[in-house]
Amino acid sequence: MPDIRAVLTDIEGTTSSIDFVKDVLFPFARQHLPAFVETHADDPEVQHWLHEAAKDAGLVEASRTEVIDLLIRWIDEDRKATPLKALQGMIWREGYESKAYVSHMYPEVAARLQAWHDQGLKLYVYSSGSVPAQKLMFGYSEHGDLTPLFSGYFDTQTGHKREVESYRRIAEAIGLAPAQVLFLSDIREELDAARAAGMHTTHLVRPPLPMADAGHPAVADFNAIQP
Ligand SMILES: CSCCC(=O)C(=O)COP(=O)(O)O
Ligand SMILES: [Mg+2]
Repeated sequence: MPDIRAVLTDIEGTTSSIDFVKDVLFPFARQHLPAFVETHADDPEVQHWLHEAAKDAGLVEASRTEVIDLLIRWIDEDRKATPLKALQGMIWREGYESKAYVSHMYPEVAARLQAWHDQGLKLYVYSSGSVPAQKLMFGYSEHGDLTPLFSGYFDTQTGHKREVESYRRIAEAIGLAPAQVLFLSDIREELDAARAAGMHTTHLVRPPLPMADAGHPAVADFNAIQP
């Protein structure tokens, strides 16, 4: 029997629906990004991420309008670029705080996270969304504030989700051997990378997607997982 001490979970397609991200969060960020950048132009953190976005795109001395256009294009392309994710998180905060939306969680997720927490497992998140965006997602969920259940959060500042080294870094950061961690995701390449690092893996195939064999144990929901 594997000695699992921690569950590391993806968000989009795993705890929460892709539709919520694509139909609610992304359009909100797209709509509010131009005004957000203009009104926060003096904020050093915003300036830093605008600069990083321009640098990633190879834009030299780009105007603010050019960087805004770039970021909107990245939203439309669902680019997992760290500067975009950081800025999206700041914009989404305004949506959560103004009650424009609450985050979607699949119906069994909150109860299973609570049960795993209560049985002594440590819970962690690893998402392409920024750590502040992850905390908002679990803090303003349909099932209330789930952040007390989590021991830590990781985003692309730790490394990209399809890279083996990212999972080694996460195991080291949480002080466990990779074999003591169960990683949950809907994306095969992420599961492959986690397994190559030595983690256990479970593939979430949320209905109505047909159950597919991606080479990892596959389940339709968290009720079928027994860490
Ligand atoms: C918590 S942020 C909202 C989702 C998001 O921006 C994203 O890129 C989700 O990526 P994931 O790695 O959770 O599939
Ligand atoms: Mg996902």
